[in-house]
Amino acid sequence: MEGCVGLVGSAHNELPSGVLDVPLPLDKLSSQCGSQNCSRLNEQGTKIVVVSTGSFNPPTYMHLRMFELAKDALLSEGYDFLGGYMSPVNDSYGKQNLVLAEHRIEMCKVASSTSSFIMVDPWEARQPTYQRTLYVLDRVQDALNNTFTSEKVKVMLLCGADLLESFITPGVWIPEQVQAIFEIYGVICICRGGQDTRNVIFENDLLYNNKKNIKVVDEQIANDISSTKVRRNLERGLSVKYLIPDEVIKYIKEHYLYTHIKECTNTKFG
Ligand SMILES: Nc1ncnc2c1ncn2[C@@H]1O[C@H](COP(=O)(O)OP(=O)(O)OP(=O)(O)O)[C@@H](O)[C@H]1O
Ligand SMILES: O=C(O)c1ccc[n+]([C@@H]2O[C@H](COP(=O)([O-])O)[C@@H](O)[C@H]2O)c1
Repeated sequence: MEGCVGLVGSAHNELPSGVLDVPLPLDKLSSQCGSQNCSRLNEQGTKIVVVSTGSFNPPTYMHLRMFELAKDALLSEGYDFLGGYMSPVNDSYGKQNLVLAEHRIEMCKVASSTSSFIMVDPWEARQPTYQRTLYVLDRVQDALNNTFTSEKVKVMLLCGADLLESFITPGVWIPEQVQAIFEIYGVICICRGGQDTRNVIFENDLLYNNKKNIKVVDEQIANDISSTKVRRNLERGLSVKYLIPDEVIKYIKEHYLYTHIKECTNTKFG
C-alpha cells in the first residue's frame, strides 16, 4: 500500500491548537501474517499497528528488535500485525544531549530502511511544541482509521520496561492520560535489563488494575544496548559497530554528531 495521509483530528481529546499537518507514511503497512509464527488469526483477526515513542538519540539495533519481538508476540496470539512506527520525541522534550529532531528523524529512517514493516512518523518531532504520547497515539489511530482501511486498526504503544515504570513515577505523566493509553490503546512492553516487569506490575495498583491491557514480552535473547551507552562510546571515540546500523554510523560521522555534544545540539541541521 502506498502513500501518506495527513492529520485528521483526534479520537477523544482535542489536540492542542497550532498542530502541523505532517503526513503519516503508509507504504510498509501490510499483513505480516504470511510470515513466520502466524498460526491462525484469532476470531476478530484484529489488525494491529504499534507505535514506539522515544528519543532515538541515536536509534540502536535494540530499538529495531523491539518491533520484531512485538510482531512475533502479536502474531503468535492470533492478531494481524500490520507494521509499526518510530516516533522521535520533539526537541522541546529538553532531554540532555538530545540532538536535533531532524537528525533523529533521518537516523530513524536510515535505521529502519532495511525493515519491511518499520516506518518513521515525523509528526511528533515536527510540531512546534512537545506532544504527549497520548496525542501521538490519537494521531496515528485517527489517520489510519479515517483513510487507510475500512476495517478498524488497533494502535498499541510499544515500549521498554523502563518507560512502563515511568508511568508510575510521580509528576512525569498525567495519570488520566496513562489510564486512557491503557484503556484505548494498550501497551506492549519489552522486558529490559533483567528487570522483573511482571513483579513491578503486580506491586503497583495502577499497573495491576490495567494488567489486561499490558502485554509483557520476554527478552529471550538479552540485549542491553542503550542510546546512552552508544553516545558514551562515540564521545570517547570508541567503536559502535554492530550496536547500531552501519547507515546510522555513516550519518553520525557525516554530521559530526555526538562527538561534541554541545555543538550537535545547538547547530542548525543541514
Ligand atoms: N535495550 C532495550 N530493551 C528494551 N527496550 C528498550 C531498549 N532500549 C530502548 N528501549 C525502549 O525503546 C523506547 C525508546 O527508547 P529511548 O530512545 O529512550 O532509548 P534508550 O536507549 O532508553 O535511550 P537513553 O539511553 O538515551 O535513555 C523506550 O520505550 C525504551 O524503553
Ligand atoms: O505523554 C507523557 O506525558 C509523557 C511523559 C514522559 C515521557 N513521555 C514519552 O516517553 C518517551 C521517553 O523517552 P526517553 O528517551 O526519555 O526514555 C518520550 O517519547 C516521551 O515523549 C511521555
